[in-house]
Amino acid sequence: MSQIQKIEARMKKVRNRSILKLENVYDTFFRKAVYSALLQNVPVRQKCAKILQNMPTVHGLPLTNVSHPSNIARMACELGVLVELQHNALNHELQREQQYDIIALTETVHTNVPQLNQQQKIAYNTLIEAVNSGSGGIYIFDAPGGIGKTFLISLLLARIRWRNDVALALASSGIAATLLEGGRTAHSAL
Ligand SMILES: Nc1ncnc2c1ncn2[C@@H]1O[C@H](COP(=O)(O)OP(=O)(O)OP(=O)(O)O)[C@@H](O)[C@H]1O
Repeated sequence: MSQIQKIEARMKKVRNRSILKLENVYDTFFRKAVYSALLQNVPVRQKCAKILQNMPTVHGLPLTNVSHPSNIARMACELGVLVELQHNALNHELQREQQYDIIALTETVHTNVPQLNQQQKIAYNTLIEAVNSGSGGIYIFDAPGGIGKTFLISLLLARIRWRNDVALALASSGIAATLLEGGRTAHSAL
């Protein structure tokens, strides 16, 4: 289970606990608090506590009538901390994917693009066009062993990463993942 999956599982557990489950109004409230904290770059815990202080009633009902406020604050903090963890984990992932040596990538692209054979060139141009235009899509390279798929994929990764964009290299086995720069198994990354 990846770090994000673990955090999501814990968040689900917290959200399923009675107060949050029964009181949808709190769920909405917590989500708002969490998002506004993240947007304003304020610690989520602090934001939840502040909003709770300034919000003694929810839909006209004093918090104490519905459930104990300290309990709600505790749940808000717990949820807030988990969202923060998730946020940090995503930031960490993003940083990890943007730490490649741009100069080395540029050299790889300049050296290897002219070496592409005709079919590799067609595949390369098609993929880069799809990335640049944002049209996306699913593309499958199917060719016999030793024909140059890994060579082409490595070049595509370098071409996307050299401008600090994110290209994830995921494989179904650890051995296959080691063939690509920054390669990981899909089950560990996602
Ligand atoms: N256009 C090219 N110019 C120079 N060398 C190339 C080119 N294409 C492939 N190669 C080289 O050919 C060899 C085989 O290529 P590669 O490993 O990419 O094939 P593959 O299709 O991924 O093979 P497999 O399916 O067995 O993994 C590698 O040494 C690679 O560097």
